[in-house]
Amino acid sequence: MEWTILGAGALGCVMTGLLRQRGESVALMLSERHRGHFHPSLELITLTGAHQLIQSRPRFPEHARTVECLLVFTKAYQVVDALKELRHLPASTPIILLHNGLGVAEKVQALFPNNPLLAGVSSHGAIKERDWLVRHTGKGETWLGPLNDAAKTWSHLVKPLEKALGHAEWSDDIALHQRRKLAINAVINPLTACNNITNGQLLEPRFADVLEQLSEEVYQVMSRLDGDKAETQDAFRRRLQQVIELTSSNHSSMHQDLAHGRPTENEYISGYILANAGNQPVPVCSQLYQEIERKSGTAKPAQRMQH
Ligand SMILES: NC(=O)C1=CN([C@@H]2O[C@H](COP(=O)(O)OP(=O)(O)OC[C@H]3O[C@@H](n4cnc5c(N)ncnc54)[C@H](OP(=O)(O)O)[C@@H]3O)[C@@H](O)[C@H]2O)C=CC1
Ligand SMILES: CC(C)(CO)C(=O)C(=O)O
Repeated sequence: MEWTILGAGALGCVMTGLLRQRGESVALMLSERHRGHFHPSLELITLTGAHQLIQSRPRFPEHARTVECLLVFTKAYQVVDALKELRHLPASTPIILLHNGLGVAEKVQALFPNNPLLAGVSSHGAIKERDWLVRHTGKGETWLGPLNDAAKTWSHLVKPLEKALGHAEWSDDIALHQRRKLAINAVINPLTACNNITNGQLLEPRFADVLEQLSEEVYQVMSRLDGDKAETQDAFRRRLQQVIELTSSNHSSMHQDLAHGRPTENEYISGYILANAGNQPVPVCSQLYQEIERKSGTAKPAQRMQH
């Protein structure tokens, strides 16, 4: 089987490299700006600093009917537009969404009602140094699971992924993994982006109060969505602390997007908390959401949620 990666950015190219290193066949579905250009091999800088040339097959939307398995690595706000271009995708082709944030899968399900729809949650780290040069910055876990009934028979996909990525596991409740990741992102990303700090600086005493207030708001909203599967607040605090420590020298993805004048995933992270807060007050989350929107100026995501 050939994997097709939609989203030849930081994570998509690193995943291409890791899959190719294990002999998997990989095609890269490219955006329009790459059409008509020479496509060099991509260069992967591995965790040990080695440079490796990775061959993959360039593809464009007119090749959609040949796609056997689609891994989607665009930003959350790009997923729907990117998939709309693939209208000839066979109904049997599984679509695996790997973006951060929530609120996109429902739209994809409406666009492709018959395709197996899966989600993936990955804690690998990747940076794009420039087009076709990417750095693998951290090895993490990857979880895959079904978002609709048609996807439930695709658990065999984790085997080759596990070989290539070091860890990959199937979860029948992938939505829970997605919500747990979102809860972490909803605390770290807006705070680091608004304050122009690394993840580790969040542990400085000057951020203790705001970190605690935001964690409380995010925990209350997300634990209500998790119902009887909700973790305790202490478990959430420990998990948050662990991610901050493990990624202490990193700039969060939202910090990087803002710093480079790119659109952010604010709508799908803090926006998701606001959209699901119901009657619960979320003043800190709301202020941070507004501040990120203000700082990113007109560079707004194309699709907006209701809240
Ligand atoms: N980077 C990381 O370490 C991690 C990222 N994530 C999540 O993974 C997702 C991807 O992140 P990241 O790789 O950093 O993002 P990037 O912005 O580096 O990559 C996104 C890629 O999607 C491509 N793209 C956008 N629209 C289209 C389209 N219509 N057709 C084809 N390609 C398109 C862009 O192409 P082009 O620029 O060529 O036009 C870009 O290369 C995000 O949701 C992020 O939050 C999760 C864990 C870790
Ligand atoms: C875990 C964290 C916060 C690491 O920086 C991340 O996922 C992100 O930056 O989006």
